Amino acid sequence: MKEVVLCGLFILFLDAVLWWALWAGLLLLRFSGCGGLAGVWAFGAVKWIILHVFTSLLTDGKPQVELRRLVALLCLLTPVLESGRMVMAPPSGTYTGPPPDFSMLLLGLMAASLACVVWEKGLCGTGKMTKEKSKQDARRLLMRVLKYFRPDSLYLIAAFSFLILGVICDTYIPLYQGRVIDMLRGQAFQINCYYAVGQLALISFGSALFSGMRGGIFMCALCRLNKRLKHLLFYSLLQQEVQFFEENNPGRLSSRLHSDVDRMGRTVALNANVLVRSTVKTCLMLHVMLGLSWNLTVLTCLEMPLLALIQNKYITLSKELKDKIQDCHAKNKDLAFQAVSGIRTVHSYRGQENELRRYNEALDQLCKINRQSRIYSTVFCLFRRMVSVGIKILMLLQARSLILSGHLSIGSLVSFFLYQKPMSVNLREIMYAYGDTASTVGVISKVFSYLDRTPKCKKAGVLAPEKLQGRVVFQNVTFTYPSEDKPALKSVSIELKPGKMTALVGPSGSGKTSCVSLLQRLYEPQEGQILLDGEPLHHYEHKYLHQKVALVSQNPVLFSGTLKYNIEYGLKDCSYEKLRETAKRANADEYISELENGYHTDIGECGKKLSEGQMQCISIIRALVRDPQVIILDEATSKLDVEAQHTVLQEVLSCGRTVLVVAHQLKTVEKADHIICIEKGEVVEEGTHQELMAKRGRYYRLKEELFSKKS
Ligand SMILES: Nc1ncnc2c1ncn2[C@@H]1O[C@H](COP(=O)(O)OP(=O)(O)OP(=O)(O)O)[C@@H](O)[C@H]1O
Repeated sequence: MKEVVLCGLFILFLDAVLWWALWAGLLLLRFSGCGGLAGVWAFGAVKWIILHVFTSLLTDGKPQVELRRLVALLCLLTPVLESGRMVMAPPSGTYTGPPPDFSMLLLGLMAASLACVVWEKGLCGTGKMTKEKSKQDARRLLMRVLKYFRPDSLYLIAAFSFLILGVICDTYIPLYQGRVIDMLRGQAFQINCYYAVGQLALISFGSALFSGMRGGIFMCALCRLNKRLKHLLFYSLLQQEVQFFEENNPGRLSSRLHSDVDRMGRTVALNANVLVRSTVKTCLMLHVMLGLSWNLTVLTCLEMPLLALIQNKYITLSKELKDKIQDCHAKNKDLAFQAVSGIRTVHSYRGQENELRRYNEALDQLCKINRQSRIYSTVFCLFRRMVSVGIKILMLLQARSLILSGHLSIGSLVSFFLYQKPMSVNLREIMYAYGDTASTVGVISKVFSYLDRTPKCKKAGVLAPEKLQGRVVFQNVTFTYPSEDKPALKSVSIELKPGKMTALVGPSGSGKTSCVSLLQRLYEPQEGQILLDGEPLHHYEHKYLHQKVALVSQNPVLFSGTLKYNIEYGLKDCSYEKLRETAKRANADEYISELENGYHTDIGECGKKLSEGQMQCISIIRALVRDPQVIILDEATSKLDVEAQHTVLQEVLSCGRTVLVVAHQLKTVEKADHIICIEKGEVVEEGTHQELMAKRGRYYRLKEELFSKKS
């Protein structure tokens, strides 16, 4: 690095020497200039060759890319600037080339070095590869967001057209204001004055109208984009396997779905808006400013790379913090949601203090990160102001020398400063929009990572036989939860026969629920397979399987809505008659009909308006209405009265169904045709109740441990 800096300094020195040589030569040969624009370009080309050879000599023929860029910049800077000046503000007399001016030479060398430093350090310097890669990623992500706007192309075309029209009107308002002021001074006829006022009114009206239209249409497009993205994201989330929801907590997912998608669309759309508006304005203003003084314009433009350098650093630092803040917000939401939704448990265990402490800790964490973010923003603001003030001082010094040399009038200087402020604002807006978009990249990439995620489960097959016996066979099934090391089930082989009730018995954590989850295809076993009528479960069509294999759990999950909605949940063609018929069989039609709105009664959030027994009853009807062939009861009748329990079990066992009961009560176990004892993930004993009791083995002892108190 030191070597490059040293070579760079030598190159700058040689460049200055070459300029002095040129000016000395012109003076000695009594030439008034270096031959116009062609001469400037020719000198640039000659200088390039000399500096290139010099750089090669300094670096043993292998000049670093940074040095080559510096040489190119030094040689092109003056010809490009002079050409620009000729186009924007052609001189009144014959153009002879840049005058021998030491301050301008110094300014040129400084500008070139600064641009190189900004480029190398800020834009493609240290950690080039990673930065370049992350930039490419960011670009790819932004392009992808823009692609989602495709269905709204017409809206966007209209919005951007109104935007450009609005900007043009905005830019011309001061011009017409000036004209009206001139008219007011009585320099024109009355009619001309009215005409100018009319023009000003028209252009102001146009500006307001176009700006309003632009804002409205942008908002409209944004709403449509948000709707589309939220739909897609929700769809993608619903496809994920159960493990995904265990790894990503619901608060975070819901935050991604709502605030992050909103932020993503808003940032991209609004920043595109700002970028286009400010760029058009900047170009128009630059045109006028170059006409007034190109030297001062160069100084004004110097502010931008410097600010970009500081902004770049700020973005890198704040991006990480913004991600952390998002996560903290999601965590806070999650904690509050958990406490409020589980308020009964919180009250009954007097957990208020505990919940408050946890919430407070999360708030503290958020506060800490926010404080850090504020510090960064203050330091950034300070540096930005310092750069602006420094540039202003330089401009005043330069303006003084220009006025003294007669190259600039006081009036032009005032006009220049009047343009300079909005110009800086525009440049700042452009950089802010860039920075803001860059800092949203983290959010965008997270949303897209969920959108692109492929569920880690086997694809469902197409089997959907009309007749299903319901014979279930676990063949040497070994299963470990993805987050665990120890297997929950070890080489389990069991059979569930049609028309029979099988009870799974075992101490807590023995693997009963794991068997049920595998049968429901919520997870996939690592070894062995589960067969339904001789076919592996994943060969069956997803919807068919979940219709034919139904689970009724001890704590059923019901959704807000009516009883009808909850019973026919997920079914497309369930008639009202069938629904009532099933409810009758489950002994529930009578009490449902007595409700004010019958089956259309709203059951409140998550069925809070129902008793626990009623909730169990509804979930049993929900399972039965699907005509399942295999039914899993995870202590599903524990909250029902004895008569209702009997009716439900009778109903469940009818039609030759295969019934698997995860038993917690002795009376349920005793009713089973077959009992499977499971312990530490292994089947330890199986048979009928009588057989196992006579054997006096594991089941006998387990029965004593598990059911003696309950029964
Ligand atoms: N989602 C999960 N992620 C990781 N490990 C789990 C998960 N669910 C259960 N386990 C572990 O798997 C083992 C078997 O649990 P399982 O829930 O199948 O037992 P169980 O017999 O149904 O218990 P209980 O009668 O208390 O419901 C236990 O060691 C448990 O800690």
